[in-house]
Amino acid sequence: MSIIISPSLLSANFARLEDELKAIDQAGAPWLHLDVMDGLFVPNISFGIPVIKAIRKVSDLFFDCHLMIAEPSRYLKDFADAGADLITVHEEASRDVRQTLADIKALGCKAGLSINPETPLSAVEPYLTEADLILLMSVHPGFGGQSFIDITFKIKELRRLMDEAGSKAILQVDGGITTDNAKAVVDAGAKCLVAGSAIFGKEDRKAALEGILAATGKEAQ
Ligand SMILES: O=C(CO)[C@H](O)[C@H](O)COP(=O)(O)O
Ligand SMILES: [Co+2]
Repeated sequence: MSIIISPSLLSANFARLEDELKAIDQAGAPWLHLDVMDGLFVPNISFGIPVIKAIRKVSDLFFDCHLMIAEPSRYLKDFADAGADLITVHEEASRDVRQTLADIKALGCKAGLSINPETPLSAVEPYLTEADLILLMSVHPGFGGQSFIDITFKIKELRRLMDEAGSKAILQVDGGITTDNAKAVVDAGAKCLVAGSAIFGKEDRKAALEGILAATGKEAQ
């Protein structure tokens, strides 16, 4: 199975976004993870629609938008218009998950569903064949650079549930991914790894990305 690494822009140098995007492109990453925080669902504010719209003009990367915002259904069209390719919402933040996933798809985007480390898999189980991606958080959402919470068992269990349901969704894991834990996460069943500080926190972004991929022992998609 090939692996997707989705570098999180949260740890990039915001004063040099275009250069950062080029570095990621040249490093061979096909995706860019965009962490949107509203200061309500999570205790931090990052960036939003105008920034995504601006960087869309200078990048062809697949925009993987992770919305950590309360009731994301209010802004789906704005994110789609700004250039999102994938919109992932949190189950904990959405009143009507099924409708929200359908609305994202109707806008022409891939639809993702995420849960926090303490949220049980039963929260995503009803949507395994409707979502294009299931995101398991391996840190408490809100900040980059946190330590990985060992959710290996949860990843394995989700992989089993997805296979059982015939789900074709991408299993993504986000938070605290490093060369030390990437293999365990992939071996447990993850297909897509988000990495922020482990890539943008390093001088050589390409070497950092290749290091994470090499640690998994898999090919890049
Ligand atoms: O969703 C997130 C935080 O809420 C980020 O995507 C995540 O933390 C990535 O950063 P790092 O790899 O530094 O943990
Ligand atoms: Co994220």
